[in-house]
Amino acid sequence: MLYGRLDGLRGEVSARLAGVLRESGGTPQAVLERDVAAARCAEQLARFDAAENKLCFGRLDLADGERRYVGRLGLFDESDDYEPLLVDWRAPAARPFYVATAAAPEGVRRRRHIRTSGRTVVAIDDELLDLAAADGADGGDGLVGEAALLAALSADRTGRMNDIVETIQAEQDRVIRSEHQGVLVVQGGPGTGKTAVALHRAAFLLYTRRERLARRGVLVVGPNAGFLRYVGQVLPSLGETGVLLSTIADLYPGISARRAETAEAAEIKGRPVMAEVVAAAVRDRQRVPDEPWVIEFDDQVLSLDRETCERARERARRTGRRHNEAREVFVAEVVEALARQMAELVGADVHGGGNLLDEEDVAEIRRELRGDRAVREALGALWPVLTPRRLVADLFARPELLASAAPTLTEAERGLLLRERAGGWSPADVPLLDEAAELLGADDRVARTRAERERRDRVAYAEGVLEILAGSATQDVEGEDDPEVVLASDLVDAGALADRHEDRAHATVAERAAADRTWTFGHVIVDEAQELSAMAWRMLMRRCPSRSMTLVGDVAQTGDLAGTSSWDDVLRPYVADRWRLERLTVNYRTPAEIMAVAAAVLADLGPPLDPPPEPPTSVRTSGAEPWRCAAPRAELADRLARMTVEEVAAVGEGRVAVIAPASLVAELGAAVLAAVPGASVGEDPDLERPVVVLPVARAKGLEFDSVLVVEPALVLAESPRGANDLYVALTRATRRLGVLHSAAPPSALAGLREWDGGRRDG
Ligand SMILES: Nc1ncnc2c1ncn2[C@@H]1O[C@H](COP(=O)(O)OP(=O)(O)OP(=O)(O)O)[C@@H](O)[C@H]1O
Repeated sequence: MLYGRLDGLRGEVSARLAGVLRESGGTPQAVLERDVAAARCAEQLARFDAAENKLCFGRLDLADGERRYVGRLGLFDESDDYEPLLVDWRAPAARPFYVATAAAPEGVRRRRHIRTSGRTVVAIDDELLDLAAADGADGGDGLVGEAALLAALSADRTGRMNDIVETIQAEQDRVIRSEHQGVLVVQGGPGTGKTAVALHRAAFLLYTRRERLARRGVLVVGPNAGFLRYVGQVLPSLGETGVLLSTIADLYPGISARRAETAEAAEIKGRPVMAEVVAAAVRDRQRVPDEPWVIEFDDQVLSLDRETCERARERARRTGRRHNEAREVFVAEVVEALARQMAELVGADVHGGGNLLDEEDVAEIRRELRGDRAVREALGALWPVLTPRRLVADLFARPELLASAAPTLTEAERGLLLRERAGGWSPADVPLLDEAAELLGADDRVARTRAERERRDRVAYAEGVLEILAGSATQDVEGEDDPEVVLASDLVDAGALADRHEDRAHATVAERAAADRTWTFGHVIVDEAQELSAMAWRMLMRRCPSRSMTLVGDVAQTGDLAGTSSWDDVLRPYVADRWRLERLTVNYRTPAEIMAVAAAVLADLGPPLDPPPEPPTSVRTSGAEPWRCAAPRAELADRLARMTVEEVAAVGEGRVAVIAPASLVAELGAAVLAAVPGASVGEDPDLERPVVVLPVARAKGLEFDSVLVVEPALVLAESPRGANDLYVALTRATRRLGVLHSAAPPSALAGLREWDGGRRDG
């Protein structure tokens, strides 16, 4: 019945879309309306398509006899006063499905999980809450829909993350539906569903605050492009497409930040002091000459002295405007001083005293001075027009500029930052460019010229369109004058039509937001939020002045040197203590056997954290004890290749990952590729392949059926945050974990059982 209703709606909207597209449009206004209507229909159809799979997954039988179906969208019975047939999982009426327990049944007698394959029901799992209550049971381990949950958790991994709407757990539901308007921090150990919760919260907010969020958009920030691809399907599968997924490195329009740099340099660039460094770098470009600057102008010799320039600089700075905008004041002051000098020289009345030039003559001199090459050269040297790119590139390419702007960094630290101008931008440069853009203000001269040219092109195009419209309409009516059509070009001139084309060129909010550095979002979600540097936070906070944010992360997993070990440190500068902390405590990914090992590593090696880490409790065991294998260094790669083949056999359709110290990835990858030709190796591997070999820093946020961690001692040694990296690596597995090493592993791993040569279990 529900699928029948869905098909009915699909048919209606498809017919409407076809009708809309058949309309020729007529006036440009009508064309615009047609496009908007078509986009709305297409969006609705996409939502219906997303709901096709597992349309209905739950049923609530309430104590008062009501029966409520829960699913991916809301469906209503038009013939029966719009009675709900299916309740959207985000609607308040669906909430008991996720939170009712025997102890607090919320009016629910029975909760049914319905599993479907295509349009066929293949299984149902019932929980009788009133019976459990009558038995005095308290809901056992607190899991909701345990059978459906365990089925989801023990399924083979596919290399893409799935949505969890069918089995959201109560503590996750609290976060997803939180009414908190400000900054919500979700701290949780590995596998507690932080990523899943963050994405479902985005879908929830778009449902409940659609009006506002549709206009300003939602931004989801993730740690790297591979991770964003991994999670990229989740929101579309929930019927939501208007969300911008981005890394920090991609948040500055027009910059592709792929330049490699050392972790130490990136850490320095992420420090809060860099805001002052960039500000000082801007001020340093506002110069005054030590010796008077001599300018030959119109057969006269003018001189620009230090005092004049200082006065002009002071005036310009006092306006409080940004560098490029305040420049006009500086220019006007300097030109005025030069014009007065010139007037003195050429207009002095040697006989009667006074000056022979009138105001108009002086104005003419001013105009000429502004156009004079030597004057422009002087102004360009004293107060140059600066783009963010030029400012930052100069700062890191010229030791004297860096020394002056960053006196609080040590000589050695500055040394780490210096580099060739060519070579592009690194991810850690992006927040600095953003900072610079804020301080410089737009030098929009180039952009303006380009925009003007593009607009002229569009106007020309629009004039063509209007001509064609008028022409074809005239033909339609066989040469008769049709007042409607002739009016078309009166109603909307080519310029207005061109502007509308521009609107349509950036169709969605997400696209418009992505192209605009100054865009502010309605809500910002940050995943792996512990990795962001102080400068990255500054940049992000500018994108979200309302501070409506959800930050999910784990301070025990921080791998980036510039990342944080304290949420309070991160947030205090922006919201003081007005942020709320929620915790997730249950690990859905990692079985208890593996989590015990990872927790021991964290306890032995972990740095002090705020809040102190509490390794999450696993919901299940896998029956496969993690193991380790010692091999001589020379045999490490061969041994790994053999083990990988074993693991591939053990996980069947699932996924295997080899997680290694960055310095070993190439060598180990080659050996694995020789044994498993379909493997994918490197910084950004194809996660849908059966086997991937990747460096430990890229494993963040991902998961695999089986994980082989290689040379843990080297993982620890390669980074000051090595202990966190190892903790992350050990918690990526949903079923099996092996550790391979030539050097002695940390003591928490030394007690693992020995590899038994490939005997399979679990
Ligand atoms: N309620 C749930 N129902 C089904 N699966 C779930 C549920 N919660 C989490 N999972 C699954 O558990 C796994 C871990 O979730 P997720 O990646 O969101 O955790 P995380 O907290 O972000 O982990 P990490 O910090 O280690 O990256 C995913 O496969 C996710 O789909």
